[in-house]
Amino acid sequence: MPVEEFVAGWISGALGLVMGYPFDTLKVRLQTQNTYRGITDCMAKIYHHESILGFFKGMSFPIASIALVNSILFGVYSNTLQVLTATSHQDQRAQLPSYTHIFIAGCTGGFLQASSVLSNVEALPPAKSESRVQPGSPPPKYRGPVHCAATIFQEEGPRGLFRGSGALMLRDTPTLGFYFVTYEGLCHQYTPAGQQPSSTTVLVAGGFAGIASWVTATPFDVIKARMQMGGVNQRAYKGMLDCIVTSFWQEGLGVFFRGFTINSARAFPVNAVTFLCYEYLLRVWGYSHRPPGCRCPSLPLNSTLFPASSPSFSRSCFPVLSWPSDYSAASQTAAPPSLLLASSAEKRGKGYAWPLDATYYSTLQPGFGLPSASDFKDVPEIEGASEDP
Ligand SMILES: C[N+](C)(C)CCCC[C@H](N)C(=O)O
Repeated sequence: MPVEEFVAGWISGALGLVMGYPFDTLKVRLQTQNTYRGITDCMAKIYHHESILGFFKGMSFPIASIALVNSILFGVYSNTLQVLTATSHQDQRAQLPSYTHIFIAGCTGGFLQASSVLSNVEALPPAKSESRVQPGSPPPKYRGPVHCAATIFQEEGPRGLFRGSGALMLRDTPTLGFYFVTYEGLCHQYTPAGQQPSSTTVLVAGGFAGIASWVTATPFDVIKARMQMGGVNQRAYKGMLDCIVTSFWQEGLGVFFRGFTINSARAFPVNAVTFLCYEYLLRVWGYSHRPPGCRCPSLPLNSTLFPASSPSFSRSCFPVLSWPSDYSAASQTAAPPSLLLASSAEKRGKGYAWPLDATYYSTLQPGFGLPSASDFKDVPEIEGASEDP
């Protein structure tokens, strides 16, 4: 199972969190307290009473836990998709998997991330929403997320920590399906066949993916926040249905869209940054085998021509092709580049790991003939070549 996606998900999640934390603080307060007149009023009050730090209250714990939760999401998503489509991450670029597969993989990731207790604890709003707005009000009950989780655990046992988890699952499962469908769809739409999406495309697609998933998630987000708070104005709900019905009767339909604007405003930068970082890391780690600008088709990695037992190749070592320095997108269609097998350390530096496949050769080099394992016996192994999953 490839672990790169888990690690990339971890780091990109942490970065996204820092981006989005002030928005989160505002959102939770708006959703669970009735003392604010709107976003600007809430911002002004937080700033006035707690300074800029008020927006980042309690961030140390989520930075670790969100990162972990995001790592589950991306790792599970990507591995599920590989299982469903039997193609690797980079080949999915050449051949977009079906939207049904993307949706199922996204839902699986969403479901598993939501089932981790961490994601519930991380999302516990009491820690974030303790308000010191009223002068002379009693000191906050919780000193931070860890203290908040520990107190809830002591008072109510483990069940307390899972309060709102049903709503959390309903919130995250389908909406993370939409998340990846939007992302992959937009990337595919704006990327020429066979190329990697540009940074701008990734940023925009990631931003809109975030918005798409938050727009659909907001009603359940409100319910989850309220259930985790144990009710607004000290009124605890008997269950999810009770929470929905009571909130609706007391405050109208609009209550389910509280935090909608702020969710969307937050979702764009957070997810743009998350996806950019994720894609970037996977590329830096040599996860993408295609040379920049290459439009060549590719086959699933395991369609390698070389049996794993071949003397020079293991499944984790692909032959290296060196690409002419003037190799550009234009020249690819006109005249196929001569693909030289790197056979020296000097070429090795410029080479790219590239899984040779039959389609590739027959499309670009008619009559070239398929190389046999013996053609590669002098090819050195390259360091940092990516691993065949
Ligand atoms: C499914 N739902 C919309 C709730 C969450 C989407 C998570 C994406 C990202 N970690 C973020 O915090 O925006």
